[in-house]
Amino acid sequence: MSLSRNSREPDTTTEIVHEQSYLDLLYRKLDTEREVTARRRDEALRGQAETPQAAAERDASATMYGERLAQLNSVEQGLCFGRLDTQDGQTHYIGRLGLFDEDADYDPLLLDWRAPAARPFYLATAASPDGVRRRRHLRTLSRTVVGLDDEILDLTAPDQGHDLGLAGEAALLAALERRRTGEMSDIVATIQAEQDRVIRADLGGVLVVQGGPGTGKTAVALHRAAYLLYTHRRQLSSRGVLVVGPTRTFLRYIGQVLPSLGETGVLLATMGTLFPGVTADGTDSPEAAEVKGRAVMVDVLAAAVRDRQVMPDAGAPLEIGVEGETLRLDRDTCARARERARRTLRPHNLARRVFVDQVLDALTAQSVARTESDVFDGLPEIPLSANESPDGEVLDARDHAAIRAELAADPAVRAALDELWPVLTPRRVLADLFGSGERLASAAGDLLTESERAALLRSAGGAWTPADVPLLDELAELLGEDDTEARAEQARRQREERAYAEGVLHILEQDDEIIDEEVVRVRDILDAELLAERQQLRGDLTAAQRAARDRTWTFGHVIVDEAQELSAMDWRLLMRRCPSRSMTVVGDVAQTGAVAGTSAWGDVLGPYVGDRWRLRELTVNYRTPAEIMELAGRVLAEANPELRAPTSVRETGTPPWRRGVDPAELPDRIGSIVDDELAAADGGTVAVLCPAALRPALSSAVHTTATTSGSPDRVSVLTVNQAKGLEFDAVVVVAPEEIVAASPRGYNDLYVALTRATQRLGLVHTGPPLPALSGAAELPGEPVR
Ligand SMILES: Nc1ncnc2c1ncn2[C@@H]1O[C@H](COP(=O)(O)OP(=O)(O)OP(=O)(O)O)[C@@H](O)[C@H]1O
Repeated sequence: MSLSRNSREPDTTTEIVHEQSYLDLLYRKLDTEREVTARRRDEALRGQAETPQAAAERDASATMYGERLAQLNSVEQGLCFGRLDTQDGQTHYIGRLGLFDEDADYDPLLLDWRAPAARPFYLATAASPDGVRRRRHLRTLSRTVVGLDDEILDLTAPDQGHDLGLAGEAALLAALERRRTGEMSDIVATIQAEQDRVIRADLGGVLVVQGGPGTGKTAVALHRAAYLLYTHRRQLSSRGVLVVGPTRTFLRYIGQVLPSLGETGVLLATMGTLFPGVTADGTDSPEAAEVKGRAVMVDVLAAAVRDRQVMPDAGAPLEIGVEGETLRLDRDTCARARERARRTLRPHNLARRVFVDQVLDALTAQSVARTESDVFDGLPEIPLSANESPDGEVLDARDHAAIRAELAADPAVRAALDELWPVLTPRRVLADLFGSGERLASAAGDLLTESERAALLRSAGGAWTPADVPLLDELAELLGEDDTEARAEQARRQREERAYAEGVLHILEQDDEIIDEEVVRVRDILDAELLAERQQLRGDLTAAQRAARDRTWTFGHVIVDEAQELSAMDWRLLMRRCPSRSMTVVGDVAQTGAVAGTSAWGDVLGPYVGDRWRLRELTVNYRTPAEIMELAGRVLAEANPELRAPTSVRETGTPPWRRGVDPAELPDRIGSIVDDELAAADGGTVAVLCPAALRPALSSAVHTTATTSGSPDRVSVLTVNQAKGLEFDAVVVVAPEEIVAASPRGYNDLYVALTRATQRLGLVHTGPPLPALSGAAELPGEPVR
């Protein structure tokens, strides 16, 4: 059953007047809190500190007040959105954060939506009212109450409940019918019971949230992050929370949700950004992406690293010229050194020290023997004295050490060591491996076929791709990080910060001189060292920001959206970032587009947590109207007959349309199609979703039209992959038959495309229409080819 508007407005304006006066009180309270917090932060910033510990405490206070102020500022819009009246006569207001009355024993004036006492607002139903008599949604515009929606939770009241068990229908419907802006909004006022249970699930372990398109998985994932940070702040704020999304466009789309909920301790990232210093903006062929994502790449990379630990050929020792002498390293000596180094089980760059030691020992022995024989060379036989043995050494331990040190510093010896056991970076190993058919053949052995290896070959200097990132991460583990460079970089940054601080003090002092001779000089209370330190503290405000720069950072909780797209190698990287395995995995196996992606959660999680993961399902589609979901359901049946599409919460009365267009005419025709949709969407957003090959031509045609009609910001032309997780008021899917043909998961891709629409869907086919889409209404006068 779908939702129809069922708002029951209170009959008098008295209620609104009453609520307005309460809202005024809340905003007065908010304003006061802001002033007090800003004052305390400023006092903390000005505070003198005699000891480093006092300085650290002062800085921590300043940071805390700063964060609280940001939070107080973020809740300006929609501060209070709900009210609960309980059967025992109490009233609670629910809002974006908690406000308390200091003068009345800290009675709550406003309950934070995440507080346990606020929970019945989301869970109570007429059948199970949980002590609630009435749930009220307040509609506000800035600081003004503009409307109310009441629900009396009483089974005898008319129009209560229906088979979807929705809470706050009228407010929900109003939220769902709002035109899309290109930025996701929070759903804090209208979270539904099945969503609430996911948001408030326990922190520990892996929680999988499986749900069809539009069931609010992304919204729920973000609200869960906010809930966890509120409930487990101490545990999570130092390690931070990581949210992984499919594309940068998607991250921009969701970017405002957490700040609007007052949370900043979350790092939003795509898989492609999780190796600091690498920009993965290249694109792989589907085959290359699939091969790179396979778990077997772990063995291929380990072999590629081993291949870099080279030995001289048997019978052809490496000759090293040192000060006119030739030292020789034969295969056996090198093999023994390699064996010793490998047996340490240390990563390549760290095991190198053992290899180098062994080789230097061997070279030193050779050099010593040579020197000793040289000492006597050409000298007449000198008889031994009574206490000398004929095998006695001429050079003592100190001489040996000196020879060894000279050898270690000798450029020829170093070059030989670099050849045999080079210091390696992940980028160098991967670039060399994918740049050479020979290296690939050696490392992959029987693990990959010839054509799979060929798919991995890339031209020198080519861009990194998102599928390379987990491989680089794996290599970083196999190689071990030599942190000499990082330490030098840190020292350099400290020097820079000190220089900057000196500059700041200089400017402030000039101000002091201009303003007042009598005031305390800034240098009297702050020296450059301290200011530099504070700069650093403030520069690295949140755990999320520090985590973004540090590959080895481990997070307190990891949330993965569109998780069905992740490959086995992606999962390895994420598990490394989350050793506690406190994770929320959000996705839909029916929407898997990547060939390396998943069709069963147990398959990807099993290697890490066995069967110790919990599954929650979301079943109601809040985005896509029933008319469109009916068509999408047929496409899903082609892709995965065993899966069921979620139930739409609403109908629009507008069925999807279809029309055939000659491929040659497509760029000319798409303009007027988009024009029609822009008009029908009435200020909303329009997306043209098409196969990658058509995108450039369609983009330029659509851009011209949209610019002419003055709405370029409302129109996008995207591939299905780029549209993952996004939504638009009107969607036009071009060449659906090509989308289906382009990939083994083509019907899944088409399912994703159809379910991006919140209001209208059109299909433009350039060949015979797919039978699954024949339910769409053929536009009059437009023959379908
Ligand atoms: N309880 C709710 N109240 C209001 N709006 C909601 C609610 N739940 C979901 N929505 C809205 O429904 C739309 C779909 O939500 P979301 O993008 O989170 O779904 P999804 O399951 O991640 O979809 P997909 O898998 O297709 O990307 C969004 O506009 C979201 O704001």
